[in-house]
Amino acid sequence: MRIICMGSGGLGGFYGALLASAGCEVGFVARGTHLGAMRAQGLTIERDGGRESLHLPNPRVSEDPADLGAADVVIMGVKLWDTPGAIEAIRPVMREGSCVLSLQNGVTKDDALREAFGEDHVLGGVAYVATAISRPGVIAQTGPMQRLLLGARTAPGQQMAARLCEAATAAGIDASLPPDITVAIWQKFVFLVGMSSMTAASRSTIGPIRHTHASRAFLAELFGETAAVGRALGVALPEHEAEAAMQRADAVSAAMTTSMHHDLEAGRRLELPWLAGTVAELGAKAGVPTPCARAIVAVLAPHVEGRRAPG
Ligand SMILES: NC(=O)C1=CN([C@@H]2O[C@H](COP(=O)(O)OP(=O)(O)OC[C@H]3O[C@@H](n4cnc5c(N)ncnc54)[C@H](OP(=O)(O)O)[C@@H]3O)[C@@H](O)[C@H]2O)C=CC1
Ligand SMILES: CC(C)(CO)C(=O)C(=O)O
Repeated sequence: MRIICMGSGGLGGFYGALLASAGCEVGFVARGTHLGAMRAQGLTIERDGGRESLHLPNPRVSEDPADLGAADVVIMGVKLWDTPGAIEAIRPVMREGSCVLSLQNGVTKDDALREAFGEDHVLGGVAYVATAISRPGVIAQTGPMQRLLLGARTAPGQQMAARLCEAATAAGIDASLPPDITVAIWQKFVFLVGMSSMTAASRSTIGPIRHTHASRAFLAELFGETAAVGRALGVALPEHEAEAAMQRADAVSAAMTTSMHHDLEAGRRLELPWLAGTVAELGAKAGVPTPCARAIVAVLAPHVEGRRAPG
């Protein structure tokens, strides 16, 4: 299977490396120092605190997807603000049967892909994994989780999702095809909006948040608001989705945090507009009150573009 990772950071580089190690023909699109390091030293995935690693000595890597030939599947692995540029960049590698799979976070991530390539060419996907570029050419995974949910809204897409699921399983990824990928995308959204909002706004890992009465109650309200917005938009979320999200938050390690919290601490740009920001926006359209999501948007607004010069 020919796969191109559009963006080879925490997400694209990780899944791409695993798929390449299992025999898929993977091309990696990267830029800057990460691209230079991948060319010079290859791509390394470090797991279990560096005790285990996977090394691709000569990955096929380029700044331009067109150099990497045609793809069966393009994995969209750039941050959400980079999607418009990435769409234009991958046009030359898309063929009649090609599909693009966004494993980015959020529930609006596939809209621009459908507009650009058409419904038959868009797979739905959810990634439960915690990875980041730890230094150029090296991606570190925190914890063992590497779950991938795949699907599509049309028959050709569903066939490609099944092929990719098979390849991912062969690569040791915990991959599956849920009955409704839209519901699966929203289920992660419900969980992630609460988790990312609270860990970033309180600059804390989940442990103290879930054990402090007021912050736990706010987290529960965020789960509830997000699920209510999804239901108002016609997504068939289970009745107790908010409670299920809290159970998941109770089950993770107390030291767990989210990529948005990491981005905030590092002074990087935030994906807030695609997370709590989207809940507030969609809630306003659907007539669902979202006071907690709106509060998070206001609290984090000064940081959304990353660290600015003083003043
Ligand atoms: N990492 C994770 O554990 C998870 C991430 N996600 C989601 O996946 C998405 C990607 O996140 P993540 O992988 O962590 O982000 P990273 O910043 O680690 O990786 C994105 C990479 O893509 C590069 N990039 C962006 N645009 C281009 C371009 N036009 N050409 C070449 N390279 C490009 C970036 O370069 P540069 O740094 O120069 O911008 C960066 O190296 C986000 O939406 C995130 O929410 C979802 C689940 C888990
Ligand atoms: C919560 C987590 C780690 C799950 O994959 C995530 O997606 C994120 O922090 O962005």
